[in-house]
Amino acid sequence: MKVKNLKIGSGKPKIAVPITGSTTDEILKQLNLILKQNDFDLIEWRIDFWKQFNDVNEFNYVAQMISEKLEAIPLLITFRSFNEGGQTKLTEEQYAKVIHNIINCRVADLIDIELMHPKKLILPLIHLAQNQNIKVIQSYHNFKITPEKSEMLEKLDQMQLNHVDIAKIAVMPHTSDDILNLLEVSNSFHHESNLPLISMSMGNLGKITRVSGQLFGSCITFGTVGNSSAPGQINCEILNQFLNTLN
Ligand SMILES: O=C1C[C@@](O)(C(=O)O)C[C@@H](O)[C@@H]1O
Repeated sequence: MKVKNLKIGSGKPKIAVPITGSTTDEILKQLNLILKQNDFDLIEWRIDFWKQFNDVNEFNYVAQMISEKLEAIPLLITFRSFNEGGQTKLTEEQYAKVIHNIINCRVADLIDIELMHPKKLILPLIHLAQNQNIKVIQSYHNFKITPEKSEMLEKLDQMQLNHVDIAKIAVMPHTSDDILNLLEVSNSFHHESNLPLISMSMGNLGKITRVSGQLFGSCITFGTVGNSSAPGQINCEILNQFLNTLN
């Protein structure tokens, strides 16, 4: 799959760096810092960290500014719900409205739409995004445990049935078996499905899954410049060295 000039889904996993600023000023400072680096491929703007995500005018203004600075670098915009590890609690309708605003601002190349919301709310949003040439990443997060393999595969199968562009699963391991389970699910989904996959075990224990995507079928890995957006993320320069070594 190509997003702008970036080929996702083959070769080395691509590195996404999250922006986690809570004010516009922090966001722009973080962006400038990230742009001084060479070791990443795309930016994820986590708008649930930002106090003004609900202000449509400010959102359009900041999104436009970010997009102008990024030029050829793809932009993923994500609102992560509180129940899936995000910063802010919203009702289903509010979540749908935020996703709508992201699609309407027309600067996102990719958007994250969570699997956990009612189908009748998210299916039209998936279609709307895709009609506007925005690639849809459908995601499932579990910050407490690593579910059974069958349950993880079922989540990925649901994403496939929703005809999204990329499936994504992030779970919390407590044992090395949890990590093997996540890797086994990734590996088998990668071999059996054409849908590109992003997968990771979070936390310190899960770090190995953030560097092994090329082997087990995860096409994007999240690395940091400064603040992280989830436990276990590795600094993007170090991450890139790992990926190059394993390539
Ligand atoms: O979903 C993901 C993956 C992630 O949770 C991680 O574990 O790296 C970090 C989030 O910013 C991103 O939206």
